[in-house]
Amino acid sequence: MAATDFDYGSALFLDLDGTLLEIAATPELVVVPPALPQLLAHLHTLLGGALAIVSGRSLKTIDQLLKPFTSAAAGEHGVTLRFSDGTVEEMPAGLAVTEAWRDSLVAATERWPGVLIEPKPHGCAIHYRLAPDRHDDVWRVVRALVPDDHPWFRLIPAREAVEIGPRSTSKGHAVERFMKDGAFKGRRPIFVGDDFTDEAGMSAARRHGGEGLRVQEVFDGDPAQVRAWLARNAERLAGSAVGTERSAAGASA
Ligand SMILES: O=P(O)(O)OC[C@H]1O[C@H](O[C@H]2O[C@H](CO)[C@@H](O)[C@H](O)[C@H]2O)[C@H](O)[C@@H](O)[C@@H]1O
Repeated sequence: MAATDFDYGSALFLDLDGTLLEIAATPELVVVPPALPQLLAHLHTLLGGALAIVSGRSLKTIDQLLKPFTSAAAGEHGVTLRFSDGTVEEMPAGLAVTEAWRDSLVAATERWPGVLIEPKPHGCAIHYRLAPDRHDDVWRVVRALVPDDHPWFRLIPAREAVEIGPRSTSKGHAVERFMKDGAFKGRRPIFVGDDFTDEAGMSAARRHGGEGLRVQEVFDGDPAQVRAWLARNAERLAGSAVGTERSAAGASA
């Protein structure tokens, strides 16, 4: 399946890790290609602000990674939303993994070298990329804390990790909310993602007449191909804008 081009009527929802950025051994070791923030800023302008980063990372971390670029964004799989006018909203406000849970996760995993706990403002990720043999142990520990029928929290399978986050939010909810935002309203959404948690965002994009592009299927699992597709489309859209300006100038001369 090849990625289709997008146009001025599109809205882009872009996942970060594994989609715009290559997967690294740990969350801190991720490398942001130097040209990426500028490319995103360019696209953001061409699409009239209809570009959102939709990530499992916190809003603060998204901004740190992509600085100086900022845009509409969803952090922690839809828990925190920043709209195109800069307004920030938390859904549901105040619901966060407790210190007691985090302490018990640290206590349960501290003798497992390579297992990393990544605390977030509302949730928590437990990574076992560096300790793949601990997959079952980690899942046993988190299942004991958050059973399937937990009323407020859920387990989110991630790439060589599992996350605990509020049950009532998802990337799908985030896309639904953004599609009501002035910059996105009436546009055709395209969600690009690589992971389980992105599927809800892709389904929401399809409900709004758009599409979901899986990095594995459409871009050979390669974030460099996603970035190249974005750059190609940015160049084409900017070229067509210049062409339109030229023909308008020609017509009025
Ligand atoms: O929704 P995303 O933007 O894709 O974020 C999902 C999680 O990504 C990060 O973890 C993943 O990427 C790390 C860096 O490449 C990798 O080391 C780890 O194994 C992956 O699971 C991030 O650390 C999480 O907070 C995000 O929720």
